Amino acid sequence: MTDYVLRIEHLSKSFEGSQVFNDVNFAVEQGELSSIIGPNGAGKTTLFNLITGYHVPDAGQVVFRGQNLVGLQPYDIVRLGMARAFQRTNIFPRMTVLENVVASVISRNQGNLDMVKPVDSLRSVHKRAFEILDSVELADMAHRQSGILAHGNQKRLDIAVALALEPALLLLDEPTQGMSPDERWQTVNLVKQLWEDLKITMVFIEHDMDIVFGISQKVRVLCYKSLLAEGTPSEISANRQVIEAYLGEEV
Ligand SMILES: Nc1ncnc2c1ncn2[C@@H]1O[C@H](COP(=O)(O)OP(=O)(O)OP(=O)(O)O)[C@@H](O)[C@H]1O
Repeated sequence: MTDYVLRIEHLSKSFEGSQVFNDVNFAVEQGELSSIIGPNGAGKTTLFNLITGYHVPDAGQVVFRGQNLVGLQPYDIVRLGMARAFQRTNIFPRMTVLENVVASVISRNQGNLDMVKPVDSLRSVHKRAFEILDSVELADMAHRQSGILAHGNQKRLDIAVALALEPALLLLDEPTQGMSPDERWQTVNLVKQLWEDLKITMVFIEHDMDIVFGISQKVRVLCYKSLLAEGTPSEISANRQVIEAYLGEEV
């Protein structure tokens, strides 16, 4: 039987009478690396906001590991094992790179530093934070102030902060936005490597179709207030409706 980590059921959302989605349904399989695509304003970020508790749907359910999340606060949803890297990064700019990840590791442990051996406990938190920074290739910048890092490195740090939460599901909102072409592919390859190593289910929003078709196992297309199509990259790139509505002929 297929194991679904996330199920979106009959999700609808309007803002001030203007409908963004009407009755969206899909399910994300455990371990999947998938993408959400669609025109500007199709509701991709709104979908992430609904999944992570930043918005409340007008109707429908977001079921994560069997539990309906609607009505829960974002921090409750993080505790249940879902993390998100934002379109605009969510780091503390005055803190160092290491401190940002340490804060996330401590929050993952729900603030439970071992009070009997606090030094050992802090050591293990730092060790864990360095492992995570290593995995996103930022360990050599651990002591720099986060706010002055280059944009691409801030996005990596945002991913590191999300990874420190040890999520079962990681949502990445345009992880390569604002990067140079080289930096984009470095980051995408890093995301793919993390996915292979950590076996986390990942869903990302992306506008660059080379990236989408290059690394996704499954692609979902939001358009016309609904899920227009879902399938493998080759199915989506050959889908007439998707070509007409979004991709154009050249893909
Ligand atoms: N908090 C809000 N209040 C009012 N309208 C909103 C709000 N958030 C999003 N919208 C509207 O919902 C629609 C979908 O926006 P959203 O940002 O989710 O699209 P998107 O697909 O992520 O776009 P892009 O690709 O440009 O990032 C837009 O028309 C947007 O103006």
